Amino acid sequence: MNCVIIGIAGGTGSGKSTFTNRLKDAFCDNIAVLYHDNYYKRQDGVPFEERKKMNYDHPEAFETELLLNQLAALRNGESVECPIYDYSKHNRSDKFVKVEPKKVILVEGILVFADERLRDMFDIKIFVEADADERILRRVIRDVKDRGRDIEGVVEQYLTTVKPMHYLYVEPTKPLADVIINSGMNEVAFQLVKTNIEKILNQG
Ligand SMILES: Nc1ncnc2c1ncn2[C@@H]1O[C@H](COP(=O)(O)OP(=O)(O)O)[C@@H](O)[C@H]1O
Ligand SMILES: O=c1ccn([C@@H]2O[C@H](COP(=O)(O)O)[C@@H](O)[C@H]2O)c(=O)[nH]1
Repeated sequence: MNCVIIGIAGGTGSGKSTFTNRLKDAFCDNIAVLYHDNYYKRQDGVPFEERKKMNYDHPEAFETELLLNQLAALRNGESVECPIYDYSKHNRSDKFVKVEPKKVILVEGILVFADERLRDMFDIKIFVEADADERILRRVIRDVKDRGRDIEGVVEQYLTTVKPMHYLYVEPTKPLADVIINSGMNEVAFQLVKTNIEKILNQG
């Protein structure tokens, strides 16, 4: 299948999911969306207290091979069963979501440009940018409200793994992007990307 794969990267709290989900809402079932976070490795044998302390911001935390295989299958016109991650359990859930092949596929995640094999699959690479203080403030609120965390835990995790990994693995991928956009709620950037996707979808 002739399709266009768009990678959307950026630090935690930058607004990647906000931007991606706005596009998903705009195009509904006409595009496919995959989230790298759903491909965090299964950790069934690791006790919860241990899982809480693990480094989720290193490329090795992900089963990227599965994402690569599923992207290749979608490109071949086959549907795939994507895993669904449960942040409150720090583990993959037992649920799956069926994703059908589409002409435009979005792939979102902090480290989607860090893996060369994945990066090479993207026709368009977008990096969502936001200042570190804004990102951590947003993350504190989101993780407490939506991901079952407490403030002390979010701060501890940010200082021990999230921040150092961001500067080691996420930030260095910014220059690899085709487009750097200023926040997930940037209306001009949203309209530019939306118009481009409309053009791709309308091509015969
Ligand atoms: N420009 C913005 N201004 C204020 N809040 C924002 C903005 N962008 C995103 N948020 C909020 O910040 C939190 C993190 O955004 P999210 O899109 O989940 O970031 P990411 O996927 O990059 O981690 C969410 O609760 C979201 O609603
Ligand atoms: O079990 C987990 C898995 C991931 N995380 C954190 O999630 C973010 C990535 O998601 P964003 O939506 O881009 O913020 C990453 O920084 C991990 O630290 C987690 O805390 N627990």
